[in-house]
Amino acid sequence: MKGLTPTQTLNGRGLKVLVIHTRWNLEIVNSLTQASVAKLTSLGVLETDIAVREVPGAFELPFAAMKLLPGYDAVIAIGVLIKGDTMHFEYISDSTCQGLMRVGLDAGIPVVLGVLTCLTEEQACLRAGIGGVDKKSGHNHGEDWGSAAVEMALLNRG
Ligand SMILES: O=c1[nH]c(NC[C@H](O)[C@H](O)[C@H](O)CO)c([N+](=O)[O-])c(=O)[nH]1
Repeated sequence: MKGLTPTQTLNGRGLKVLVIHTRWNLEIVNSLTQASVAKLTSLGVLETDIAVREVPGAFELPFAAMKLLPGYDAVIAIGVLIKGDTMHFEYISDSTCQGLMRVGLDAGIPVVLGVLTCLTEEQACLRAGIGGVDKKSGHNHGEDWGSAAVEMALLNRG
């Protein structure tokens, strides 16, 4: 039931999309980013209209989105948070999600939440299409984020 397929045909040609990803948990982040970019191009967004930038960690995503989004029709902010032994995970997760929502609403530009907040590395791998311990590949959520970016950019254009 997850990642519901859009009802309308999405044509992303002419849209400019910014993808910002973190360097924390980079193997997982790279898989998510690649899937997002592949989905964007499959929906007609030209490769020359897709910009990919990186930041240290998830907490930096809102600031980077705010500074870099002018001129783009949508932003996809990608990061992977994995619960450790402290409360750090909880505070970063909530502040990053709240921050990204605020950036999008303040700017009037759709900011797609591409931040996995996982309790284990395996949960994150499965959601990035990377085989878990039993080699189930799972569904790469990056695909959903690419589709959401095109859909919301078109909605924003009216
Ligand atoms: O993107 C992440 N950043 C993380 N921390 C760094 C944080 O996002 C900032 O980059 C850092 O606090 C500097 O502002 C993580 N953990 O701490 O576990 C994590 O799992 N993922």
